[in-house]
Amino acid sequence: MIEVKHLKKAYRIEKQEIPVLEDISLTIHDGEFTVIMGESGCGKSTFLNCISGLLKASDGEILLDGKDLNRATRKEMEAIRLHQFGFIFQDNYMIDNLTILENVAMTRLLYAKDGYEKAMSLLKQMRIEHLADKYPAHVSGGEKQRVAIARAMMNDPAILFADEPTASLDKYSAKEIMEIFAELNQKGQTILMVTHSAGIGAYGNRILVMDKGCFLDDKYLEGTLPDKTKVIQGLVDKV
Ligand SMILES: Nc1ncnc2c1ncn2[C@@H]1O[C@H](COP(=O)(O)OP(=O)(O)OP(=O)(O)O)[C@@H](O)[C@H]1O
Repeated sequence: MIEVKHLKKAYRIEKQEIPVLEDISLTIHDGEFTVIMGESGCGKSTFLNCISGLLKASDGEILLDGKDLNRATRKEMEAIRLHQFGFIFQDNYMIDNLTILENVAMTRLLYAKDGYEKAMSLLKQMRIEHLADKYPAHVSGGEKQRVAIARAMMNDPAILFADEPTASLDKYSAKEIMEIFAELNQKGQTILMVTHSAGIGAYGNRILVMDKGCFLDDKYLEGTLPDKTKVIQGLVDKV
C-alpha cells in the first residue's frame, strides 16, 4: 500500500520554481490496477516518478507500508527500487550485447543465485521462452515489451509502475500486453499505469483523472471492457 499525503512537486529552472503537482493526497491499495489519465503536460509522469522514488518530491509524504520514501536516503531508495518496485516504460532500454535471458536475469543476479531460473520461468509466463538466447536487436517491439514485463517482475515487486507501456506498439501488440497486465493483476499484482488511451485504461480497475497537477476524478471501474472504456472516456472528456 502506498499512501500519498500532501504531495507537491515543482521543477526548478534556473531561479524559477515551476509548480507541477499541487497538494495530492490518495492511497494506492494492494491489488489495485490503477490507471492515470489526463491531458499532455498535466503531471502524470511527474506523479508516477515521485511516488516510485525516481524523482524527489518538493513536499509531502509518500508512505510505502509506513516508510516515507520522500525522506529515505539514497541507499534506502536504491534498495526499495530494486526489491519492491518494477518499472516498465514506453521505450525499455536493454543492454544490446546481452541476450534476452541475461537482460532479464541481471538485476536478480546481484543478490540471488536463482536469477537464470527465475528469468526463464518469467519468459515462459510471458510466452517468449523461445527468445531467451536472442539479442534485443532481433526481437519485435511487442516482444520487447514482454521482455520488459518479465524484467520488471524479476524481484517480485510490491508495485509495478508502467508509464505509457503500449504507446509505441500497434493495437494488436498493445492488447496482448494489456492482457498480460490484467492476468498479473488477477494474480494479485498491484499496478499503477499512465496511459493516453481509454481503451487501454479499461484494463484497469480504478481510474484517476488528472488536470493541471490535481486529481479531478477517482473512480473504481466495473463491467466489460467496452463499459469501462465508456466510463473512462466520459470522465476524460469532462477535463
Ligand atoms: N525535468 C523537468 N524540468 C522542468 N519541467 C519539467 C520537467 N519534466 C516535466 N516538466 C514539465 O512538467 C509538466 C508536467 O510534465 P509531465 O511529463 O509530468 O506531464 P504528463 O502529463 O506526463 O505529460 P505527457 O502526457 O505529455 O507525457 C510539463 O509542463 C512539463 O513540461
